[in-house]
Amino acid sequence: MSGAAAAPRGTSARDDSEDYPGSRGYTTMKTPHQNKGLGFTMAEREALGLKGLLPPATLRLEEQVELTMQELRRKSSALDKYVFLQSLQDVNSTLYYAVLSRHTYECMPFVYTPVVGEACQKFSQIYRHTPQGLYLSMDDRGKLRSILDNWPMDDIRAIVFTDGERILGLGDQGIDGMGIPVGKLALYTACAGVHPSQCLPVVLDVGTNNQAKLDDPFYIGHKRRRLTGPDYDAFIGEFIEAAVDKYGKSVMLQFEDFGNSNAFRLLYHWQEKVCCFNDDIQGTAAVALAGVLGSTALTGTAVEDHRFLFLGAGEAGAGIAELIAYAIHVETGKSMEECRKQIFMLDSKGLVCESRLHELQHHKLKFAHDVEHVGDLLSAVKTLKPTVLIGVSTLPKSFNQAVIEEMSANNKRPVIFALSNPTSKAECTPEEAYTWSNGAAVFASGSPFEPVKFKGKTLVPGQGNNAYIFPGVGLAAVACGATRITDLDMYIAAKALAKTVPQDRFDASCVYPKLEDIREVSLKVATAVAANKYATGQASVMPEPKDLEAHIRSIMYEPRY
Ligand SMILES: NC(=O)C1=CN([C@@H]2O[C@H](COP(=O)(O)OP(=O)(O)OC[C@H]3O[C@@H](n4cnc5c(N)ncnc54)[C@H](OP(=O)(O)O)[C@@H]3O)[C@@H](O)[C@H]2O)C=CC1
Ligand SMILES: CC(=O)C(=O)O
Ligand SMILES: [Mg+2]
Repeated sequence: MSGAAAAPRGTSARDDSEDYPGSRGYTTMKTPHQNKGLGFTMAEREALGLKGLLPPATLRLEEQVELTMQELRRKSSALDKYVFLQSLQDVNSTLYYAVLSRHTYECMPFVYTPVVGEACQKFSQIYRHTPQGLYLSMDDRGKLRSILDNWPMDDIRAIVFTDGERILGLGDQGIDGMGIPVGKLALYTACAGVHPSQCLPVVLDVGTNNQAKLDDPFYIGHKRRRLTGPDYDAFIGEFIEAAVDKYGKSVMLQFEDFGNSNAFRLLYHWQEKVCCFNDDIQGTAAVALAGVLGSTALTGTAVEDHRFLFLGAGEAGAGIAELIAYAIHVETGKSMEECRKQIFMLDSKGLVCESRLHELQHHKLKFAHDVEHVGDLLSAVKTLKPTVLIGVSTLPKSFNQAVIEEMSANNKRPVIFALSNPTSKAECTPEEAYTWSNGAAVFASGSPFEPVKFKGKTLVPGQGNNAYIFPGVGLAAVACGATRITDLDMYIAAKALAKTVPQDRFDASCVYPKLEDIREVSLKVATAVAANKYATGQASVMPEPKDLEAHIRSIMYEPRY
């Protein structure tokens, strides 16, 4: 593996041998970061005491990648492919990341959405008896700091953590939500080159209100209802403080898939104190804004001239809406309050509006305008005449033919983003959006869909997923030792992402770059965000590199032997 010897935080590539000094023989082969399987050269086999532990053949990493892909393709079910890839990560992590980064488009659905959703639903059944991250239980209150010492790596710089309450659009999965931090951090490495040994997935087991899990004899988490109130906040606080104490003030903490009754409060409390962000609120906001900015190339309409309607007013909806309002504010100089007036939302009770102020959750209040209440999406599209329709509702098929036809009647190129995950929750498919808009829709989805042939043209649905944002933001944080992640960073990340879309993607009606280019895209996002961290005095790695992009590129992990 490439890399320099021990280096100051964030300044240089790493050497894996730092993590397992002196390992030899059987232990080397049982250590995922060191195992190369048939990739060990004869000289290494002699030197490391591996003779006899391997058959005589040797394979280059590229050959192993090819064989792995062949085996992956032979697996018949999506969940089998997920388990196969996770098992590979457990035995040879270099090969795992080589496979993921060389075949991102093909492999990502089996590591991330949609299949990670099914994997979380069945996590207790497919649990593989190897540590993939930390399981921190409410029973461990008071001891979390010492439990962090049980993780074998000390130089952790990125933590993704969940309490499992809102896993994709699949609801409360309790401890089984662990699949999400594991999958997200795999993308930190595969999509942005954050070193795998610097990433730590964490699930906070605060119980579950999912009755099926509570009744399941094989559920691997605590069988009790969720911790709430001050005890819950104290537990989350103890974890965050323990992480900062052990790993330092620039360890980056990503909140993931918390329920919205906790997510906003925790974010507002912690974002002023530590280096953290909530991916569902902020990362999603950035990817959606990037899509809207990109769509201008197809619609000719600038962000400030759009009228937005959201189906879903939760974390994702409120986060996207607020960042779009900020973008309009920057473009026009209008007050945020003015900018929010062109953004409307529906929740499960219909249009968010002034007449409902008494019952609305805090995060919806700013978007409760003085308009008449309507109860359903089609009526809202008819009366409000949006130019952009964004689905973050978990309500499958809600963008039905009548809704999309109405959008198309009002707009030459309606922008339609069906962002709910996993695939089963998508508000519509690209095929439906293209068919019902006669090929005019500028479409993106949260989970991946194949390109669609429509009237002789190949239309490519972009994957409007925060996976275009969080790996780059994480890389920036690691590279510059960020002490805070702010909404401005997300705006900057969105602008940087929007600039990476090549013309051939626009020609296919797509507003996101190719997943195959994600490492370069993440590098651009990371460079823009890190530059902002230096500009705002929120970087701790000094001095600031003269050529920031070249520096960040130089620290990106490349899976190789
Ligand atoms: N593409 C991406 O990158 C991302 C996608 N997502 C996806 O977005 C979806 C929502 O996530 P998130 O915002 O965090 O979840 P939340 O639970 O915070 O919000 C869900 C929202 O949908 C509304 N809703 C639920 N049912 C209906 C209905 N029948 N009609 C109208 N609105 C409804 C809820 O209404 P109410 O407020 O009344 O309960 C709520 O406002 C999930 O599927 C998630 O996977 C999330 C993050 C990133
Ligand atoms: C993508 C993501 O973060 C979600 O669906 O929750
Ligand atoms: Mg999420």
